[in-house]
Amino acid sequence: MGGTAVSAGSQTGGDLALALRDVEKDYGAVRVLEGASANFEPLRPHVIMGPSGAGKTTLLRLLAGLERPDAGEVMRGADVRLGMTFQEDRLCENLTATANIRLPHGYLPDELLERFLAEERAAMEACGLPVDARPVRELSGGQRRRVAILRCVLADANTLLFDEPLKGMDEKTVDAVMAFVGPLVAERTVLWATHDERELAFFENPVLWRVEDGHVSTC
Ligand SMILES: Nc1ncnc2c1ncn2[C@@H]1O[C@H](COP(=O)(O)OP(=O)(O)OP(=O)(O)O)[C@@H](O)[C@H]1O
Repeated sequence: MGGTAVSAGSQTGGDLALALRDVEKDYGAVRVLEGASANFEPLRPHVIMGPSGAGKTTLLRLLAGLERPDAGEVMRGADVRLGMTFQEDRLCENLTATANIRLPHGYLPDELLERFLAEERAAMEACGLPVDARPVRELSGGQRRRVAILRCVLADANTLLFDEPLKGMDEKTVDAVMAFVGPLVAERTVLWATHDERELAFFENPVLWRVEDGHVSTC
């Protein structure tokens, strides 16, 4: 592992993507993680499974810096740029799908904006999303999930955290989304929490992790 661990949520140099060392995380009286250690190798897909309530979301939130560990260290490589999808869509309800997907980019000068809009339109069509002027509050649940996924994969991020991204989508839509998303995430570090073992097949050479009884381990 490259880099030097400094403190919880610290950034380190070298080839480290994301890692935990001896992490403990409690919510009140509920101990979620206890002495959890893991090194998520960069530029690989990591599929994270485990029973409901075992701590998969908590693990992703710790790695993203959205939660702090009660003990131990969470480490991120200095060059890590994070993107994330949450179990909830977390969209701006009054904006269109395209405006939501473009959000992480902020201001883009004309030439870049034009290129991005073309890329975005192609992505939406590939995933079966209508390109129109409706605010996302008028979209279906499955359409909203796809907007959240595209916002994540089209962001300028090299490390992507997905929390049950395909939940609630029908099989045909999942196939279309993954046919588009698979190649896009192949060159990045991916952490993918799911309850569905079939999703392993979407990745080449994935590392399978299990979160259970406070620990994070490879299977
Ligand atoms: N903000 C919070 N406040 C209190 N307890 C929480 C909070 N977030 C999570 N928990 C508790 O922490 C435990 C782990 O929750 P978490 O959402 O990480 O599990 P999970 O493995 O992602 O579950 P699922 O597969 O059902 O999404 C659960 O017991 C949950 O009730």
